[in-house]
Amino acid sequence: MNAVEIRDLSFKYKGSKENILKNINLEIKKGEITAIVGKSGCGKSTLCRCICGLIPRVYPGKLSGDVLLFGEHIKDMNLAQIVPVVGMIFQNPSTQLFSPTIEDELAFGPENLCVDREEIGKRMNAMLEVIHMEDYRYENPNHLSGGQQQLIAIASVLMLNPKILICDEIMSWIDEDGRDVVKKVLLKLKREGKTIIMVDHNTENIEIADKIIYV
Ligand SMILES: Nc1ncnc2c1ncn2[C@@H]1O[C@H](COP(=O)(O)OP(=O)(O)OP(=O)(O)O)[C@@H](O)[C@H]1O
Repeated sequence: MNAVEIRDLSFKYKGSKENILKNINLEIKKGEITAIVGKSGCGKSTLCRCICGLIPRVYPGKLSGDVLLFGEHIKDMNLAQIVPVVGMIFQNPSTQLFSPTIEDELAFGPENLCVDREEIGKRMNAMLEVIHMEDYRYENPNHLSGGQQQLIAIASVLMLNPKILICDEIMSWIDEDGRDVVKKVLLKLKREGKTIIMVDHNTENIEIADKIIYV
């Protein structure tokens, strides 16, 4: 089954002259790691924003074509329906972390969706185990390395339990050791059934991908 299907997708940001995306068609299989590769400025982040619904909800513009998540048109889904399906992690982890402790950071998303405390506790224990950071629960995210911060950013998105994880150049701010840890975590998540989309141009990072899509 396709986790994502894009049909004839075009997009122009409000105020810009040209289409950034032009008639894109692609399919992303459930349970696979798919790398999206293309030259700088070709619209990879824009494509990710369409897949997670930030376009056109947060970034207005002229959108045509279709994005389907597990067969359902994203334009027919509201935010509460999108969040459990797709989550996105960005390049710079420090822009995504704002709580005084890792525990607060991980609880923030599900608390806002009114997930009950017991369930939040269960997810948090599982997440900290996945990223091997059980001992950091009460640490301040600002005191962590770039790699550790990115793991916390991944975990905080996964606390919402999305089926699809979009990683937009998430290795850019991490050193080599950190990248190896993040790659292992992504492979582990794939084994657990997640569909992972990674935008990256480093060949060493995309070696974990099952498929590479050039845009
Ligand atoms: N919010 C926005 N409003 C207007 N134009 C934008 C906006 N965001 C991006 N763009 C433009 O859209 C084009 C594609 O940008 P995008 O970030 O999607 O490309 P990218 O392939 O991810 O680039 P990179 O590899 O450098 O991160 C660029 O010309 C960029 O300036």
